[in-house]
Amino acid sequence: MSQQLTLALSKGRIFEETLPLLEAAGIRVTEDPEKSRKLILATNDPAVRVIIVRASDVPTYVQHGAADFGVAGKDVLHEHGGEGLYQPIDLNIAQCRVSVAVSAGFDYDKAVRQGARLRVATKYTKTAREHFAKKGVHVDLIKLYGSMELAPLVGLSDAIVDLVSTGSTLRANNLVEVEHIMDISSRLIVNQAALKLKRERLQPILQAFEQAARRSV
Ligand SMILES: Nc1ncnc2c1ncn2[C@@H]1O[C@H](COP(=O)(O)OP(=O)(O)OP(=O)(O)O)[C@@H](O)[C@H]1O
Ligand SMILES: O=P(O)(O)OC[C@H]1O[C@H](OP(=O)(O)OP(=O)(O)O)[C@H](O)[C@@H]1O
Repeated sequence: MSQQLTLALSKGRIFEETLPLLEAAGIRVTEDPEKSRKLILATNDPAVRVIIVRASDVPTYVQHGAADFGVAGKDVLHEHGGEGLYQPIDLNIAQCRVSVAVSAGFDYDKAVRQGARLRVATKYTKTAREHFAKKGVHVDLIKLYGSMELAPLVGLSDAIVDLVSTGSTLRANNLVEVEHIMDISSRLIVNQAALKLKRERLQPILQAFEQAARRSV
């Protein structure tokens, strides 16, 4: 295995919030993914490159060794299952929560008490299935890939399972949070083979990330 390191990141908040951690490891990304169409970005270290992938694809690239390490939210990791991944560090970035939300006029508690079958729209089908199974609530899950907040407004679902941070997206769409499922932040994930075979190159970067993440708590 070559000692070249490939880091998988998604554009937007994860890329932005990982930059200071990379900086702490002496790594500077020399191109801006918001300005360039390139998917492989160089850094000031010729032995480290960054690949830009969808947030939900980061674990897949790392699991298969197409990236040696990456940064992914616990929401995404829980859905993926974490197979083949070593998850050494909680980076405490991109903090939010996974919650159940409904239209302001919908009596969620009553529907649950009456044993109603709920239609739930979400991209987090595994998380949602586990949550409602634990509560003993029957649900029909409707898989979506984005804009979950729209579903109850147009009658596609009774509830959604989605990320909430400030709550402003819910408020803007007249939805209310009725259950908190799990707290979310992003973790550093490492390919298990790379951890053994590229330990010498990876270890100092992991250490710098860990220290920087601890300082920012
Ligand atoms: N509003 C938010 N506040 C804080 N963290 C968030 C927020 N929304 C998402 N996150 C976290 O950041 C991660 C990446 O979110 P982002 O919005 O960049 O991608 P996405 O559009 O959800 O993913 P995909 O492109 O795979 O559909 C999420 O998996 C979650 O862990
Ligand atoms: O509680 P809030 O602060 O409104 O954040 C929650 C929203 O953030 C995420 O979406 P997305 O990444 O598209 O939104 P953002 O980048 O505008 O936060 C998520 O899917 C919610 O829709």
